[in-house]
Amino acid sequence: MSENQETTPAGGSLADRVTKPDESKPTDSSNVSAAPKEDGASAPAQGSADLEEPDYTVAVKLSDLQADPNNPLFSVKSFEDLGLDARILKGLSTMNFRKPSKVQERALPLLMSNPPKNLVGQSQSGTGKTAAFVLNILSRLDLSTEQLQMTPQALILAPTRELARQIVGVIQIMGQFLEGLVIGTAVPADSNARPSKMDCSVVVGTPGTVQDMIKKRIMNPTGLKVLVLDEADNMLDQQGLGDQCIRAKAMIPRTVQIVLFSATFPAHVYRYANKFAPAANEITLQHEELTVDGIKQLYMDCSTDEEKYQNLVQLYGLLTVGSSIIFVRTRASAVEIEKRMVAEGHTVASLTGGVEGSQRDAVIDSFRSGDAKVLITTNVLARGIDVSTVSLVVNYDIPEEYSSGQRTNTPDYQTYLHRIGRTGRFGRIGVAISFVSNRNEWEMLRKIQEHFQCVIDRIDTSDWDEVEEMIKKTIKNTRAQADFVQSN
Ligand SMILES: Nc1ncnc2c1ncn2[C@@H]1O[C@H](COP(=O)(O)OP(=O)(O)OP(=O)(O)O)[C@@H](O)[C@H]1O
Repeated sequence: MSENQETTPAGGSLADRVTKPDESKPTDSSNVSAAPKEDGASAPAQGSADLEEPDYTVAVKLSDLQADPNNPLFSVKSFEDLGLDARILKGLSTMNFRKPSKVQERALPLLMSNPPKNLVGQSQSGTGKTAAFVLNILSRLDLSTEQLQMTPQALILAPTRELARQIVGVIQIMGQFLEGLVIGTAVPADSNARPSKMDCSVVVGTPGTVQDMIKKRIMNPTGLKVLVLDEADNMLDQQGLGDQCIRAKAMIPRTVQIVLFSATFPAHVYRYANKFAPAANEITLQHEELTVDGIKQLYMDCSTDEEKYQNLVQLYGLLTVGSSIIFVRTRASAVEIEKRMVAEGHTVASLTGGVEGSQRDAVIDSFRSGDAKVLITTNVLARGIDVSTVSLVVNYDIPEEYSSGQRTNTPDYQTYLHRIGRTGRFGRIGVAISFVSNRNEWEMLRKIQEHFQCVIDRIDTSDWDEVEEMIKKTIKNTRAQADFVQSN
């Protein structure tokens, strides 16, 4: 089983209800580990103005980016032009979403037209795909009676519990002025917890749990109108997850609108995606458009595994300038690095698929809130996670393809892109550093550069003060963004 598959038994759930327009918090928070705070899984978010720089600089910068036709954040239209309900527009305005991004501007008319058509949508990491599918769902919900409010009309499937919970957070905020909106989270429960019934209008969950809930009649699928697969290439490509998605789809009405979104659609999955979502409208990216300009990609030579660790410790001061995610290959090494760093007096946390759900929830929540600033993890968090303060991503191990459980020395290009995409979100600047400690890793890094036609610069570690200054400058220098965007 790969790291980003479900590892705990299916069955947990929680439903949050948006009852009154002025209630921004869920009324049933029994299973919600923290009140919404910031970023995706959370509340009255600052949208993209929640950057570290002063507000006015950010607003100018974002509007500059949104006015550049070559930028993925560009749009000519406003949210009002897209024909959204006034209550939804009000939700967007509390999130400080001023203009749609390119994918939102293009996808929403296709998604919202009637009769509903399927969509396969691709756009770079951090460009607002979540809002695109959530706005379509909110626009299609009929909340006119109590019964409609309590029967699922839309189902969103995501590969991990963290991403599912994050999407719930986005719907809560975006839909906060829709009276009667109830959102259910269908993620694996802790072993001693009992699942509650999915009496809600939107269900967000992981495929295995949702399938299980339908089978056990905890969730009624007969009223579903929209099915979304977020990180669709990953969902359809993976053994296990793919089968679960197919089975879940077989259990719901054939008439549903099927919506697939991801930043990546490798050719073989793309062909399959078209079968899963027949006759779909398509929004795709050219190969050379995949990388995000605001993410500065670097690498560090390390002569041994031990030197990787020492370099990470050296970087610690920088890791805590903003928040950072360190990606490692296995659960065991995540835990080991965490233990070692903590023993040496550093404050770090780890999150892997190997621990129970509630513990995972507590870790990701403290990372979102900024209580934990350095998170060591596996591919389980490579996709979708949106924490705007992440300014540094470290590939402690280069992501690698597996075949029959064996390493192949072939880079996992998609995962590389998704991992580095945890930073540099919606116009922000970020830095991604890959550690290279042997010939295989060096070769994989070379292939990654070739594949994405990008330059990954070497960091000279002979002078750590200089390393620090250079990285800090990249992260903090507000001019860097404009320069970098222009030079690319
Ligand atoms: N129109 C907008 N204006 C301002 N901020 C926005 C807008 N749309 C989305 N955002 C913000 O941009 C960030 C990234 O959005 P989102 O998580 O949906 O990206 P994504 O395209 O799904 O990325 P990934 O491929 O990594 O999953 C979020 O913090 C979101 O709140």
